[in-house]
Amino acid sequence: MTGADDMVIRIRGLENRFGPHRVHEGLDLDMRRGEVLGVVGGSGTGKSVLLRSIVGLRRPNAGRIAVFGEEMTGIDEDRRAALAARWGVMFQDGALFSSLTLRENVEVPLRGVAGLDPDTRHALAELKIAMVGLPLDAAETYPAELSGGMRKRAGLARALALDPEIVFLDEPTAGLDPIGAAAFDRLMRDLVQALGLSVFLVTHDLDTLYALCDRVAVLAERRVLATGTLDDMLAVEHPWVRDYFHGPRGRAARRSGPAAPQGR
Ligand SMILES: Nc1ncnc2c1ncn2[C@@H]1O[C@H](COP(=O)(O)OP(=O)(O)OP(=O)(O)O)[C@@H](O)[C@H]1O
Repeated sequence: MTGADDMVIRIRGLENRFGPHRVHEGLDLDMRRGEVLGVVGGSGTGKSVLLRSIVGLRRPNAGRIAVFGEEMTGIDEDRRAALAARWGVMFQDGALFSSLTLRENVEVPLRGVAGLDPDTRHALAELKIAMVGLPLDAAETYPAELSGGMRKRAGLARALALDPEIVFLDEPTAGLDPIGAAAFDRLMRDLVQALGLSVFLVTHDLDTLYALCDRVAVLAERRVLATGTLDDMLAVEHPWVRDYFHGPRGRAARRSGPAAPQGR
């Protein structure tokens, strides 16, 4: 049975506004420990704003967000930093520092860990770089020298630097060719299985959803309109959900994608 302790993220009544523009209103969402939750929705429905609200990069206008059972609203900075060390974020463009090498980028989160000497930091960064399938000689290159796919992997290596329990991925396969995107999906699947990660995955990519997700949350009409397995989504009577999952791309992804890895 799923109890409150199994929830790594719990959101109630979330509201986000930009001036008169209401992006979220009365948004509720739960994410369970160990699951890969795909967050989908039309452009501008507030997927990135939701992610940024959870990781504390945006203060919501109202509502409650608890991560690992701790209320994020009004939390003091030390406590927030301690919680933030238990998650990693991979932003859409990798968000790497252009003046740092790949290894130095991965070392950034490790610099906050007390008692880690430079040699250990260096070795840990190399380990994460290897874990995401990048060659070690890429470690000393700068982001501009890497391909888009390699930059994505570098962003993932940095997100994994602190051995997080939750990884937030914002459009991880956007801009990759289909072969690169499929390779990224396989890498994520292996890492999820090997490391027991919980993954909050914002994506438009149906192939990625079918390759990775245990559950999907659909954002529409300023809230989470539906949650469930990919099979559940096929029965949702909402125009956007129907078009998305029953459209030609949805049908193709369903045919070619592996069965969702349920019940981890
Ligand atoms: N800093 C900001 N100032 C004003 N409006 C913002 C800001 N950030 C986001 N918005 C607005 O909030 C809405 C949701 O944006 P968000 O980037 O979360 O959408 P999204 O669902 O991730 O879209 P996409 O799929 O296109 O990436 C958009 O209308 C956007 O213009």
